[in-house]
Amino acid sequence: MSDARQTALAIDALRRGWPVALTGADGALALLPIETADPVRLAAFDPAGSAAVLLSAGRALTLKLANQLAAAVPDSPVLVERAPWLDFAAATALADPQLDLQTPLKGPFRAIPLAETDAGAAALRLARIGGVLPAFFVLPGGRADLTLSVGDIGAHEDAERLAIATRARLPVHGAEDAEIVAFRTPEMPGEHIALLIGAPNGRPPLVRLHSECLTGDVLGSLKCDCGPQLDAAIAAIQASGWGILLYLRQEGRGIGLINKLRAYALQDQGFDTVDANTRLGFAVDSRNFRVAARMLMLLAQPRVRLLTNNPEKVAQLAAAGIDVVERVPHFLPANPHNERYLATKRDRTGHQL
Ligand SMILES: Nc1nc2c(ncn2[C@@H]2O[C@H](COP(=O)(O)OP(=O)(O)OP(=O)(O)O)[C@@H](O)[C@H]2O)c(=O)[nH]1
Ligand SMILES: [Zn+2]
Repeated sequence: MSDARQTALAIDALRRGWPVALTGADGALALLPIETADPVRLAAFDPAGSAAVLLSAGRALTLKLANQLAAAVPDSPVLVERAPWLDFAAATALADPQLDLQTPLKGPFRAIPLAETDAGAAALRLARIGGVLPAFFVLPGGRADLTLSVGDIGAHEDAERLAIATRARLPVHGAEDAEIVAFRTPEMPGEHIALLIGAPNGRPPLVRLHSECLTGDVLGSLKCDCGPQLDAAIAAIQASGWGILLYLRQEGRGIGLINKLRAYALQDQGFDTVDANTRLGFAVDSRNFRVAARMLMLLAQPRVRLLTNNPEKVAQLAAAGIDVVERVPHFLPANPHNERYLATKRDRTGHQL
């Protein structure tokens, strides 16, 4: 039986720098998150000084530890052997790529085989959900005050547990005849929103899946195209007669605000949006659009016209049982600050611009 509550407790622990133990199909690991821990906690967690460091393959590639890796999938787990010089400060430098260009790394470091791959992969996933850097001190065996299983994390992210919580009329700029519908699961803190615009007219609705972008949606950031895309989506849906804007709480393509801002700091150093995610140790895109499919099903709209340049959204909705009868391009003009970002989306993440 998986217990989604354990994952909420584990996320809380990670953010406070407390250890957790994670059990997977091939063994258990005790984990201390490097970003939020400190040397005193490390000494308590690992009195013998034997804990290895768990990183993602993407981060290990950046650190030139890739030679020992079988799989170079960016978000797969890699273990770095404990060496006398791998103290808390050195581990922080392994965890956080923002200092790579300023601080020469100590070393040498060596990647070693990880027996508990299931728990290791789940640990990286847990870090992403919790919004912390995907890097841990690890001990085999899984002893800690708080324990959870890999299945608990799946239950925490289960889109099928999403339900409508409430709905109300909400006139918005550009669409006065609109209704807001709020969704939530018992587990995930972010509430997803649907904005229903206009009245059903027998045709499949024009639907936009908008992933949360605090910097673009609220602050008017020019680094991306999210703000203008949001406004233009509402205008396009209004003009089409009827449709639905899904506002999905997938900040930073699913890595959260803080990690997205770390990716921005790496972009300030010259890396593009794809390489910045990889250097941080995350997949290029961690979003899962099953949640959007579930929302459309709850709204009784299994056939849609989809406003997007991203073929992955079409594919994932289709895989989740939504009939995407048409893809409608959603391209906004570039500005000098987001030109490179848009070019990277076109050239490296398959956006059809
Ligand atoms: N990690 C990361 N996330 C970003 C970055 N810039 C924007 N985002 C996030 O990316 C999401 C928007 O995704 P986009 O790739 O711009 O567009 P899309 O939704 O995939 O595709 P379209 O439907 O064609 O617009 C939002 O969650 C933003 O917060 C970045 O540099 N790094
Ligand atoms: Zn944005």
